[in-house]
Amino acid sequence: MIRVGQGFDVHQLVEDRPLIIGGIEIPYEKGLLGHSDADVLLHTVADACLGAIGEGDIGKHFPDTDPTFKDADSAKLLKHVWEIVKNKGYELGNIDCTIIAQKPKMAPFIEDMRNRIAELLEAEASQVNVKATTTEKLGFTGRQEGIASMATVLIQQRT
Ligand SMILES: Nc1ccn([C@@H]2O[C@H](COP(=O)(O)O)[C@@H](O)[C@H]2O)c(=O)n1
Ligand SMILES: C[C@@]1(CO)OP(=O)(O)OP(=O)(O)OC[C@H]1O
Repeated sequence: MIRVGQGFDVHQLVEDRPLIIGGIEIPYEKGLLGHSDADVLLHTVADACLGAIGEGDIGKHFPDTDPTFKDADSAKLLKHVWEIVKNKGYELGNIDCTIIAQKPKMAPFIEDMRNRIAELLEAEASQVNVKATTTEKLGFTGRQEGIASMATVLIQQRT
């Protein structure tokens, strides 16, 4: 059996926060605001995985009202989600992700993000794709008020 899931997330860009995307800290003048470390890409990956197994979303599993998850490392949240996926008997087919950001340039960090996501999903880097796009200065991402991310995942029953 194969199943697919999709994820979408947005976080606001603010001063005095580190910019962590795909588990990688990116040197930049602003960072993403959230209850956790606000890693918009890993949240998207987690939501896509939860969607694929019909288990809701990260807000259901890690409520932002719970102090346990204050400044949480999103890599740990994704690892927990992946344990649930594995316990249901699935492995990764492939995942394709898009970061939507006017700035900074993601290209120098994409390969590290790809490798980190592959590591967290216990897969090969070739099963993971990460890309980035601007919105040509249009909308909230174009005005650099926030960064968005989307992902589509395919999981398959282990043989
Ligand atoms: N934050 C970003 C946005 C884009 N890129 C790379 O630039 C290419 C062109 O982007 P457009 O939005 O002008 O189509 C895109 O394909 C990415 O390779 C980036 O690195 N960081
Ligand atoms: C990850 C959680 C939990 O710390 O908080 P945030 O970092 O605010 O992220 P969001 O994508 O808004 O929702 C999921 C939350 O429950």
